[in-house]
Amino acid sequence: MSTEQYIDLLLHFNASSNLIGPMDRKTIRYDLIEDSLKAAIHVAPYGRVLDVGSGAGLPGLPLAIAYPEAHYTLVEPRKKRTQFMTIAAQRLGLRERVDVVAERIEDFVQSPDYAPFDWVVSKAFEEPTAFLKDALAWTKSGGHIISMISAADEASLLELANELPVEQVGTMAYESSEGQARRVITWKFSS
Ligand SMILES: C[S@@+](CC[C@H](N)C(=O)[O-])C[C@H]1O[C@@H](n2cnc3c(N)ncnc32)[C@H](O)[C@@H]1O
Repeated sequence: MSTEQYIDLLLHFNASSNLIGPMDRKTIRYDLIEDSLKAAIHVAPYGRVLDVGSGAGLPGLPLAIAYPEAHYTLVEPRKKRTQFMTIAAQRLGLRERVDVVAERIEDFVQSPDYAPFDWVVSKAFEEPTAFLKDALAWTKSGGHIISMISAADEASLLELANELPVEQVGTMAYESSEGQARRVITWKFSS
């Protein structure tokens, strides 16, 4: 099980299902895999992890490969994407600790088995301020929320955070392969 095997699967299924748009291996490695792993820069995934709007498994599957001690729930309503994630989790030997949920998050959190998570992340799912507010409802008290955002959204997110029961654990600045300024901000939910 390795991120290179996951890239093989992405490239193979992308040819027929257009999961991630046209991308070569080098760009996938940098902008999808390494980018996903940056979510763990301040606090590594632990306990029960939620990735909302996972798409083709980003950032959840690279994290599940790199941090095997956690259990991952990947929520994504689109069928082609959940089918791909299910196949990828199987082929990568991750089935025991990765659940793929083919639902919208609003529906999933109404299900009887649902309980808040320890570590919650999403990438490109909703506006960063909306995600931070929503994620509070999906995170256990004392748990962590990871915002993966463009630098342009940082100021409004920090302003909102002043009004919410979160402490900033850390911020990391980096650039995408095309030079876009990006941030990973880790929050601790301190209700
Ligand atoms: C722009 S994609 C990002 C996918 C992936 N996180 C990535 O970074 O490549 C946003 C994803 O959120 C999913 N999504 C949209 N509404 C959703 C909802 N209500 N609950 C969960 N996922 C949702 C979409 O189907 C889509 O796959």
